[in-house]
Amino acid sequence: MNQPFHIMMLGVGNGFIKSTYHNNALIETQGKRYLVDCGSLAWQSLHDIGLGFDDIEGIFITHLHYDHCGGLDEAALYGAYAANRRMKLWIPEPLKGLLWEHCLRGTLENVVDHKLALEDYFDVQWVEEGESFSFVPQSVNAAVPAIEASCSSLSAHWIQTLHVPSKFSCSLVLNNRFFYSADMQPDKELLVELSRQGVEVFYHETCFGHNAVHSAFEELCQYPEEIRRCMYLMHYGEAPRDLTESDLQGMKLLRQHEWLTW
Ligand SMILES: O=c1ccn([C@@H]2O[C@H](COP(=O)(O)O)[C@@H](O)[C@H]2O)c(=O)[nH]1
Repeated sequence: MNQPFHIMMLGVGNGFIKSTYHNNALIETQGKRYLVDCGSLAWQSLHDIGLGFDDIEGIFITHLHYDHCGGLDEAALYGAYAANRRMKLWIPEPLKGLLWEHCLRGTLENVVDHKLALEDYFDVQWVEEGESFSFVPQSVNAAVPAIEASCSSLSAHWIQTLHVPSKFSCSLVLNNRFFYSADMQPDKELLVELSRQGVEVFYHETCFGHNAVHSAFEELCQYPEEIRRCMYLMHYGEAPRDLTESDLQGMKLLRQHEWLTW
């Protein structure tokens, strides 16, 4: 049996809004904490709730926009020069090379200190699409036999989803029953198929108003009712003031810094 886990949105905003920060999540399982995405406001959001680098075991990155990976520079430098720890990173294989060359190298390359690659700052695990990996505390791993450790872990795998055409982006599935869209355009067929496969909870991005690279709320309202009832919305920033519960059509709005358990 997979472990239940706690999840809190560090922000429910898009890349521009300041009041509700970025669409990143904090996950806690067996007393250890992990990030799904680490945007440029992630460390501020963690600081707001009394947490910091030392409280985070590892980070999964869905795509290379600053509101999803812009906090990695800070994690790298803090890990190297303040905490003396390389943060665990799970990165989708298609981002190999890109994350360092296109995002981080300009800030982090340090020839004098022999820091020339992503691995000089992070404990990196490259993950293929569909490959199962575990958010498992190291101590739990070491203390129990492998078979028990795998049963008590929080299992994860990623699937490619469409956000900005021509740029890689993915969503995350936890314990084969929880879907986390990250940023994506609407894909009703995918959600219907995941529901058929046993996914029971959908954390889904949205925006109020049309947006070419996101899932407009109006589009999500067209999804089957049995899916909508399982949908928890994020990335919306600030909901319209006059939005009522019946407008939500069974969907729920996630709130920043609120824990839920699944
Ligand atoms: O390729 C792109 C990237 C971004 N946008 C617009 O920018 C805002 C903020 O982006 P986030 O993905 O929320 O960080 C988004 O709402 C889009 O309007 C875009 O159009 N194309």
